[in-house]
This record gives sequence, C-alpha cells and structure tokens, in this order.
Amino acid sequence: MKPFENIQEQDKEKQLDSQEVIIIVEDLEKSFASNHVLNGFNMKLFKGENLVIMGKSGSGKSVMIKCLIGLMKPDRGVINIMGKDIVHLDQSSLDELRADIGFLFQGSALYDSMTVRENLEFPLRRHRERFGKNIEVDHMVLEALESVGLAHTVDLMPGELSGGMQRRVALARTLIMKPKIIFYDEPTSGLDPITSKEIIVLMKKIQQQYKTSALIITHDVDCARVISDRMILLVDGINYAEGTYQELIKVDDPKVKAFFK
Ligand SMILES: Nc1ncnc2c1ncn2[C@@H]1O[C@H](COP(=O)(O)OP(=O)(O)OP(=O)(O)O)[C@@H](O)[C@H]1O
Repeated sequence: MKPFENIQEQDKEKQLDSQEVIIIVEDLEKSFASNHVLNGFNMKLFKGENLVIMGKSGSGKSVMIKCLIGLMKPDRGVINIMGKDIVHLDQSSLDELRADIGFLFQGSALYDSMTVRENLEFPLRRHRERFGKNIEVDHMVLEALESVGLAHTVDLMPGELSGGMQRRVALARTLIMKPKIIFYDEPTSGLDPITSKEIIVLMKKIQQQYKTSALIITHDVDCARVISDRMILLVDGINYAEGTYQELIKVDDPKVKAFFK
C-alpha cells in the first residue's frame, strides 16, 4: 500500500528541511517470523519539536522505540540519533548516547522504598561523571521538582503521592539528567482527564523551558492535538500519513479518519 501523501505536508517538509535533524530513521524493517511489523518506516525528528506517533495496538510502536534505543536490532534500515549510527554502535557508546535521552515509559515507576529526593538522586549518582565532581545535588533535585511543580514533595515517599503526582516526579527524574531528547510512551495512560491535561501542559512547558526534542507515542487524541507540532500515523508498518494535527483531521482517507473518531 502506498503511503498517504498530501501536498501541505510536502510543503511543510521543505520548510522543516532547513531545520536541524536530531533523529533520522530510514526504511526500517523488523519482522518476527512471518509477522512483518515494520515494513520500511521512515521518520525525522527535528530539533525542538514534539513529534507524536500514533498507531493502533500491535502496530509496532514499541518495536520501533526498542530499535531506536538499541534494545532491538532491526532487520534492515538506518537509525541515526544526533549523528550516531545506532544499529552499529558498540555498547559503551550506546550507553553514553542513552544518557542524553530521557524516557518516560509506562513502566518507569518510582522506587517505592526511596523518598522522592532519593528517586531523583539515583540517576545523578549513576551518571556522576556526566556532571563533574562539583554537582550541587540538592539544587538539581529541587530545580527538577520545581519544573513539575512538586518541590514540596521532596521528602515524601512515592506511596504518599497521587498517580498524577508520581508521573510528574518520574518526569522530574528524567529532566534532572538534562536530556536533549525525551521519549514518552503513553504519558497519559491510566490517568483521569484532568490529570492527563496537567501532564500534557507540563510536557509542553518542558519543551519550551528545556528546549528538548520529543518523540511521543500516544493513543490519546487530545494529547496529540495539544502536544504535537507534527504527527506520524503508523499503519501497516509504514509512516502512512504525516502532518500537523489540523492537517490530518481533514484528510479524507478511512485509515486516517479511524484515528480521529
Ligand atoms: N520480541 C518479540 N517477539 C515476537 N514478536 C514480537 C516481539 N515484540 C513485539 N512483537 C510483535 O510485534 C508486533 C508489534 O508489537 P508492539 O509491542 O510494537 O505494538 P505496539 O504498537 O507497541 O502495541 P501497544 O499499543 O498495544 O503497546 C506485535 O504483533 C507483537 O506481537
């Protein structure tokens, strides 16, 4: 099946071509026996943008992310992140690169037996060399918590926080590493609409404050509408349609329409 194309998107592509590209994915293929999950997926993430990828359950979003972070080898294709060829990178270079990438995954839970402060200190201690000997741990912890509006929870245990607050602390734990790119996997899943909105607003604020580039996987159309500068719809293992939310909702193609019902 030929990917859906639209003229506005091609114009946008020309405009975006002048911007710095942070991630390039070309012709990505990944199969499990006869299950062809990715069939030539292409993607570019531009500096400073929030790119949303939507795909129905089982469409290969997690497989794609695993390939991007080097946890899974694609069968074919190019993955380049900040100039590094991920598919052929050795383990230590991969670890180094991953330190520049923040993750907020569904499973990125806090450590229940540690206070909020200890949870945030944990990645800092693991990557101490990244910030040098004289890092001001207390300051960094509070700064990260302040940016998610939760400085007052620093000495609480995760169990004393609501689900939404826990997710914000997990986000602070990601931010403390000063990532250049953030991967969000279903950032609003399991949250009520009001809390989801708070997280979405926060993600937008973080993009502006930290100048991060973000790849966001979500099923949440509201989240996609608010957060995305651009969207890719993953269908049949390819980037079936691309564009801004406003462009895509006008597309008269049944597979595209199915996303916005
Ligand atoms: N390690 C694996 N071995 C075999 N098949 C796999 C493996 N990982 C993923 N798959 C298959 O790849 C397909 C895509 O899975 P993936 O988890 O990427 O979907 P997804 O789009 O993230 O779905 P969801 O939105 O439900 O999380 C599925 O058919 C899944 O069974």
